[in-house]
Amino acid sequence: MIRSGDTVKYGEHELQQIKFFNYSENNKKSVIFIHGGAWRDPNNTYDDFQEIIGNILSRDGSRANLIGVNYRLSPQFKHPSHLIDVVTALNTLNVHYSIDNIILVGHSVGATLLLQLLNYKQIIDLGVDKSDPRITTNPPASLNVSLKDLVFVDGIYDIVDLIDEYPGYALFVNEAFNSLQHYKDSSQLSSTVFQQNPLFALAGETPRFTVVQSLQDELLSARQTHGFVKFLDSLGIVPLVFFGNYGLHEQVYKLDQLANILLELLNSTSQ
Ligand SMILES: N[C@@H](CC(=O)c1ccccc1NC=O)C(=O)O
Repeated sequence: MIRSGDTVKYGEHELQQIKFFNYSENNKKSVIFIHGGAWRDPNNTYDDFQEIIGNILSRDGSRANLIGVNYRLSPQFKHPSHLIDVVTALNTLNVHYSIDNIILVGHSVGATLLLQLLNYKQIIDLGVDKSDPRITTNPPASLNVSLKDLVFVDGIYDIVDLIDEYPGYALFVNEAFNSLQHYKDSSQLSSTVFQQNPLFALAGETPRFTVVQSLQDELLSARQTHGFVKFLDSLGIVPLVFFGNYGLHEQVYKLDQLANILLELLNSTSQ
């Protein structure tokens, strides 16, 4: 029996862990948070969302499950290990805890992982380097959750363009990926594989897209988000877009403005 505050493991590694900040089997909706940290920073964990979760709970958000997911980090583990972990965690939540009707929130590379989720099979298959023992080669069978809402917060969506804007970021990109081709093929925005028909491969109806970008983010300008919105537009997807003074890169996921957006989504999703 899961109680609020409990953590469960979805794999052998210590970071393959899920935290139930708030949980009741009567809750119909779930908000699941995926942290950032450039695929490598151990200071970024599901506890990044402690503040915003407290905020949501203090404003009648307790009717929703509020869950955080940790995942294995680079350089020990390379792409697509992070994505395999997120898919495995979501499947664990669905199969063992009947979690469905999900609002998924990703910050920074957590937003990268949300986008990759939409074509996770192809991206895992393209990314698995059979010769690299650090990459687990047992990709999950299928992603059997219904994603109602995807909330992208100050995300990275096109790593090729990121390096063009911030050459110094190659330092952490090269810890998570083996080559240019490896990170080129990790995103629908930069891979030629998806150019033809980057249709999202998830079963069921297309989730609602919400894209948030702080104009005070000192690590990522709005260029990534503009490119992402343009890409969605090219697919006929019109996201809810929020540009505003939402604080620095490591503040945006703590602030009231994001809590307000999530509460709006919670109150508007169908049962
Ligand atoms: N604290 C991270 C840096 C980081 O998280 C980051 C830096 C620039 C742009 C995006 C970042 N994070 C994305 O998840 C590190 O030390 O690698």
